[in-house]
Amino acid sequence: MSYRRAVTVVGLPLLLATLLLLYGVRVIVTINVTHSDELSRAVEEAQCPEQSICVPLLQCPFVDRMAIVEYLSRPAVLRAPSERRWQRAHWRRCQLDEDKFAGICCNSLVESEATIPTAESEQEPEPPLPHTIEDEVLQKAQEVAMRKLNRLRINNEEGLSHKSSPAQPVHGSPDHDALPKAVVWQGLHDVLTLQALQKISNGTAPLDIRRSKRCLVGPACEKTHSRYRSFDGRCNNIEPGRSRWGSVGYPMERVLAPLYDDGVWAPRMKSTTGRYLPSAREISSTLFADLYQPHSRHNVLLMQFGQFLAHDFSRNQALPGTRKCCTPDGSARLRNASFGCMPIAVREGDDFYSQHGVRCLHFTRTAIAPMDQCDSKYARQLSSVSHFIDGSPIYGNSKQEAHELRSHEGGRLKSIKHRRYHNELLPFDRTEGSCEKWAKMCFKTGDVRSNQLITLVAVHTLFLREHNRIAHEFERLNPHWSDDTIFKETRRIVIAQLQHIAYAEYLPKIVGHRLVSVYKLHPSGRADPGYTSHYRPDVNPSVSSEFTVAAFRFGHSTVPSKLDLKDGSVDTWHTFLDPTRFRERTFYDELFHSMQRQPMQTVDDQFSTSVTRFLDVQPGTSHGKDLAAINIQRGRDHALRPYNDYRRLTGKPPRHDFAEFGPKHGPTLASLYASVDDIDLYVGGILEPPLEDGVVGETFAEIISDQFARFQHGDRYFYSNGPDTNPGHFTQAQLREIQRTSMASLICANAGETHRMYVLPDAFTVPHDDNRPVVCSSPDMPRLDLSWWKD
Ligand code: HEM
Ligand SMILES: [Ca+2]
Repeated sequence: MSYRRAVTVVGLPLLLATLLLLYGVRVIVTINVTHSDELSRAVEEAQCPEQSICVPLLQCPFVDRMAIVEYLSRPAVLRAPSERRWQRAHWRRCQLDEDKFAGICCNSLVESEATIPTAESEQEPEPPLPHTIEDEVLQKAQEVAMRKLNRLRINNEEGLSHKSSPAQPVHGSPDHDALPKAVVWQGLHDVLTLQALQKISNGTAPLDIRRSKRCLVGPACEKTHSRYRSFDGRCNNIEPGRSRWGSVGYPMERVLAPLYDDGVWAPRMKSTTGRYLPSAREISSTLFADLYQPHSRHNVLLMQFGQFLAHDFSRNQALPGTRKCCTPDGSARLRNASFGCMPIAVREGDDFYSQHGVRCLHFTRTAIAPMDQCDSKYARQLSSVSHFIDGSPIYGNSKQEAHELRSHEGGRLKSIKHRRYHNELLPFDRTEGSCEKWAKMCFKTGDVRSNQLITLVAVHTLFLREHNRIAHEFERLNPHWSDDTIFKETRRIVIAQLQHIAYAEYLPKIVGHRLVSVYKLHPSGRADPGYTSHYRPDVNPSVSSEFTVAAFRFGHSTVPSKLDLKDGSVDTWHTFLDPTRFRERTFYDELFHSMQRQPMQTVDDQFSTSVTRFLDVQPGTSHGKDLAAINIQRGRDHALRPYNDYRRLTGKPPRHDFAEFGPKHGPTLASLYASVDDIDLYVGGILEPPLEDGVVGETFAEIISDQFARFQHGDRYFYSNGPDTNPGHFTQAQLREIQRTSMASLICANAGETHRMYVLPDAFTVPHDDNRPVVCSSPDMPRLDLSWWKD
């Protein structure tokens, strides 16, 4: 099928032509629906009407995906003729690839143009609305919200200053503060108002909190052609109304509309049968165990790079005022716990916590983004880091954070140098609570989570060293460059290397090669210069709740129970928040050596007790939290829809029966859930068998691929974008140089003792015949030739 032939492009502006070209290539995009009666009929409807293109449903934001998923959830025989008419009028299936896969005709060109907010809509205040009964209802709702908020504020012992009153809309954060508290309070105020509106009017009042303020579409960008990306992710997209996409504090996206119990923010707690869902801990303790299941190909470094990436694109901001949800001994829920608490219930006979008398595990709900979007109808969660893969764990999420991390000499980042160490270490962090009390070393980076795990500290150290190594060379190469120029140019290169490793080495191992080509995730263009031309201003790069709360947390199942260190193995949780061993002279090199050799764990029903029992162990206790249970609970906090809806969305047949989960999991799931349509996305996704050449199962793989496509196609500064889109593009020679970079070459360039350090050419894969250790001083090891940057 040739879509390109089917579409008349004559007379369309250049932008449309580019989009069509992109979409034209997308005919290879596929979704597997071989078992689905619904979508296999796609073959009959192979062609799309003019100005629409065939893409996976997941990648078409211009249709009502939720309505389609709901339509697909009803057996065809039960559909009324009116429903079928609706289907014919609103969406059309199409054939994507050979006769195997089906997609949807996506009418993006017409609809995206129609929905782009214009510059005028930003400047022109909305006309005042006539005073109606609705205004009074709204005022009442706001008062209810304010009272609730004040109670929380007292609990939190944090005042809302006059300036940051939540009744005033917050337009965003000044550049010196990555996520001001006022934004969090504003979001809370908005959602409480919406909930109160819903309650007071018994659901009859229109859910519209905009009446009290303008519908904000984001500030205009002053510097639209800056050579360097901002720290907080703003103005990556310069289209009016999209300047905040992917920036700090921008709400998480939804792949599918949430399933809040009240439609606004009440967590998803009920089964489709009306009963309560099983406790997240009960699911975790019944379904998940801790058995040694080494991955046959990939190593601990792959696991570790995954966590580093996760911290680059997402951080669920906790609600304020919710420090305590359970009694200090964990025996019960606190009677006066804040409404932001959503503690995890532990049953009496729990196989672990019962021996400690614990019946309640602390859990705080994620903060809500201010509802200054035009279409806010329900809560969307806040991320306090920039959503882009832009090295924010290295450089921080605001100009001010970066300022504090910089040494202001020779473009370098602050570091610790001592003859006792082979090479630099991260600067110390002396803030209380950053590490365990007994830790003798604790490091400061651009992300507050960097001391979580000792191997994570190693990856942070690697990127710090790489930055300072390049900066140092620039000082010699371009002595006329200022500290500022060296810093910015170096940051640009380090981010490019990070993106290159993420797309060229990491991602294909996670989702497999088929989805890499289906979702166009190749990091370099096939055209001569190597530039990519995937950038599309209508692609929103922001993380979706489904991705960050479920799919990308697959990594928690890959964490080994013990980490192999040079002098034996240690329980993983013993390395949490205590990186003291970095003061040993050879520790860094040896850690990279062992991370490459130790296999990570497979993605399945096995989770290390380091994360399911001993996460955040408090002094004086011998138990911690359960991360698998937290993931399930977090999914309900964000009101992710049940697993089957995401199967339908990705063109897979839903599970009709527990037995379809196999003899091991089917009966266990049936004993936990009242209906197969209740299964949490995290649970269903983690139990899927991994793709043949991937690490995760098919549903997580699609959600991850779609997100990484948006990280790339929605990032104007993506390192391989050429001069037509990227104001900070590299020359072709520079780009080639960056594309020679690999994780192995980075490790070598920054080892303590290069002549004694061995790496595996594919650093994310355990040694095998085609992946034999190479000494770093070998001439075969690629080195970044910075002479291409000589001014
Ligand atoms: C021992 C290793 C790890 C520990 C102790 C750990 C711990 C945590 C914790 C405590 C959270 C916050 C949970 C919540 O309150 O919702 C979290 C979130 C998350 N983790 Fe991990 N993690 C580890 C490894 C990984 C790996 C290997 C990956 C991916 C490959 C990963 C991906 C994520 C993601 C995507 C989030 C959500 C981030 C956010 O938005 O807050 N983690 N992890
Ligand atoms: Ca980021």
